[in-house]
Amino acid sequence: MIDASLTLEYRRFSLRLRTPLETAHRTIDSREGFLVRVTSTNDDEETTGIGEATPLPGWTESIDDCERALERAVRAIDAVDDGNAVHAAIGEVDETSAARHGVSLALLDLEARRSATPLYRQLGTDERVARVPVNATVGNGSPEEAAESARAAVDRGFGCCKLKAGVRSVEEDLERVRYVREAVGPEVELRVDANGAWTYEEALTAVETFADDEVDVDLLEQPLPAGALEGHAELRGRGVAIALDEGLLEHGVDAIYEADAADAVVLKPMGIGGIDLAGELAAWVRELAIQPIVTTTIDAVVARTGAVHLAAAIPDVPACGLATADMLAEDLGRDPVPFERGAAVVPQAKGIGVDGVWDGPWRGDDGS
Ligand SMILES: O=C(O)CCC(=O)c1ccccc1C(=O)O
Ligand SMILES: [Mg+2]
Repeated sequence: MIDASLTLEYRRFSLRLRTPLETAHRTIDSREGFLVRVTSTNDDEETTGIGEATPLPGWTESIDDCERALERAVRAIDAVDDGNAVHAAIGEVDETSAARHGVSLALLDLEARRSATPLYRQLGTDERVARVPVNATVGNGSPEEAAESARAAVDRGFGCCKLKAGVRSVEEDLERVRYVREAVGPEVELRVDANGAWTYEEALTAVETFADDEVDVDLLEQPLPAGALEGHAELRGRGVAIALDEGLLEHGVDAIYEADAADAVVLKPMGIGGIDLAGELAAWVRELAIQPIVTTTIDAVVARTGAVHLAAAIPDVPACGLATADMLAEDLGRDPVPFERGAAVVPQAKGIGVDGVWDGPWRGDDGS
């Protein structure tokens, strides 16, 4: 376990998106967050672990609340001089999911590095996992833009595309999906994420269209607002799987299961409070025959790679929303995760497998 001399530090960063991601709630055009580092000294041997806290209001606390929580965790670790330091630090970030994500990931990375194990194995998988299936993410552009972007993704090897929806009218969204199906052909799996934008009537029309063989959408994510459980339950069983994202954070697994409201749930480690907690949720929903899908919140390289490890630790994981690196115009360091034929290649180095990010330089790809 972790020893007495543990220190925690954090550093703020800000990264621009290449193109803003419009969602029905808001437009994401940059990502501000904190890199988190834990250092443990044991018989003069120093080991570090790295984590990332990148809040996204709507899914997590605000950036200010995140920073305050991290500051409390730093002070708690300094004040405790025995084996309870980890417990004390986690206690300070328990109510702030992004801060907890950052601290817990740094601690997990530290432990995995010390046992010379890739992080996903530290999460409880015995087997070597080489790759995890992923979806491409297609933004809320026009029908032509959506078709173009989906086609480009398929040309790069993606076998599953998730289209964002809910910014335009439902009629236009259905048109976009038809365009995309035509552009990618019948083999590609399509998903649609409306981010809670639709009324029940609109969602029902969408489901009926998506169930049509010509359109063939596999999965519809959060068609109705987060509060609606009964409505989502009513939309199930009509030929399109229903996934809850915002609804999971609002209601939790038990209420979703009792209401029979989802075929799948979206696990965003940043919103859940860490890949450890997200992994527990994944195991639990699998017991209930609900599929866990892991996605990022458009995070920087540390959190994104942590999410890849989480997905690798889930048996038979369906395609996950992990291919979001290209949405950023700049990043904190070298990305250790290549994508090949619609899958993320899982890092096999010890820990998360992200090196050299703490000291920067944190540069944009345009040299800024
Ligand atoms: O799942 C994906 O393909 C990418 C992640 C994504 O869509 C997303 C990213 C940031 C905030 C919210 C969401 C979402 O799933 O609603
Ligand atoms: Mg979603």
